[in-house]
Amino acid sequence: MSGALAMLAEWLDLTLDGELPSDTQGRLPFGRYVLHGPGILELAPSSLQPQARAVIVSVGIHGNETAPIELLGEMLARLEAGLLRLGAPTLIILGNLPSIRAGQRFCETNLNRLFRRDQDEPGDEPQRARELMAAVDSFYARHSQPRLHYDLHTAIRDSRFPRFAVEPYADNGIHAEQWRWLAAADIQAVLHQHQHSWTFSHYSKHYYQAQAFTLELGKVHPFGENDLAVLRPMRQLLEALLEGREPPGADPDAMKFFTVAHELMRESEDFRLCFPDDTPNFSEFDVGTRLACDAKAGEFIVTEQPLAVVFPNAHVELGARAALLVRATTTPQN
Ligand SMILES: O=C(O)CCC(=O)N[C@@H](CCC(=O)O)C(=O)O
Ligand SMILES: [Zn+2]
Repeated sequence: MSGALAMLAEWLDLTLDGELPSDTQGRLPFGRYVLHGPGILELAPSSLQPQARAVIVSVGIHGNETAPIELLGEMLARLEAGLLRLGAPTLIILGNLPSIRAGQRFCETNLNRLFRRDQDEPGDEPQRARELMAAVDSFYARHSQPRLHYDLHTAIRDSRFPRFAVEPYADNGIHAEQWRWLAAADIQAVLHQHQHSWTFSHYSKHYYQAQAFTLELGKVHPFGENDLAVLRPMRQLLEALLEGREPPGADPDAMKFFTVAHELMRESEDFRLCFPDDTPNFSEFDVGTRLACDAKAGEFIVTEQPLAVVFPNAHVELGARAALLVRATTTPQN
């Protein structure tokens, strides 16, 4: 048993070093683990709690977003030490392994735009998206508990709200309990998507009606330079889910809610954003402000009401999203 336990502690390091652990399954203090493939780890509780959800936690979908990987490392160590009592079926996913090793957002193309059932593109990232979709399909097929997926990221820019949730667009709504849990986890804002986005969290929400979010947990930093103390309330939420108990709640009014009004796309090589590169997320621009110039699409100018900018990035691939333009709403959208 001790060999197996030591293996789980090393799973993150071995996986990031490109090695496959010798044991693909073993015992934990309160259950078992099964490795379904590189970076795909299932935790199975010996005693399933009545409140348990079928929980998916994914990290490293973008390789330079290290804080969620370190947060996961803390939780796995606590699980293995017996400080956490596993009580819910849990799938842990380390997303883009080559790009984590390279310390880059992605290697060839953005993995987080490829989670679409009919996606059959060539290349490593499209192939990884297919593997991860199959892992989600299999996990949700084997567990009947209410489905939940948190895909953990960090953002390139500073932000007026350093920790925020992106709620993928889908027909199914979000349960009110999610807003209470996210508020208690110190999420400061929620951004409701207005159309399908083919991200990983969208996959679980759209195809499985899961309660699913992309969670932005601060700014991108190299390994070892993250402040995990500010993520303690988020860790408490994740640990409650792993234990299969009801997470702490807080008043959702503590969070600001936004809805996407427009997606700014890069349509040509000759594309630029008309504001400084280091503009923080959720910065607001008045009516009449020119936000972008594209040789094909022309200028984008704010009309009717002010717009705030989220995830601005002029250097995305052609045809990709260069920014979300958003407006505050008073309440959650569904
Ligand atoms: O800071 C940035 O510009 C990007 C941070 C990031 O990776 N965000 C996710 C959001 C996913 C979503 O829209 O739900 C992404 O761009 O994939
Ligand atoms: Zn990301």
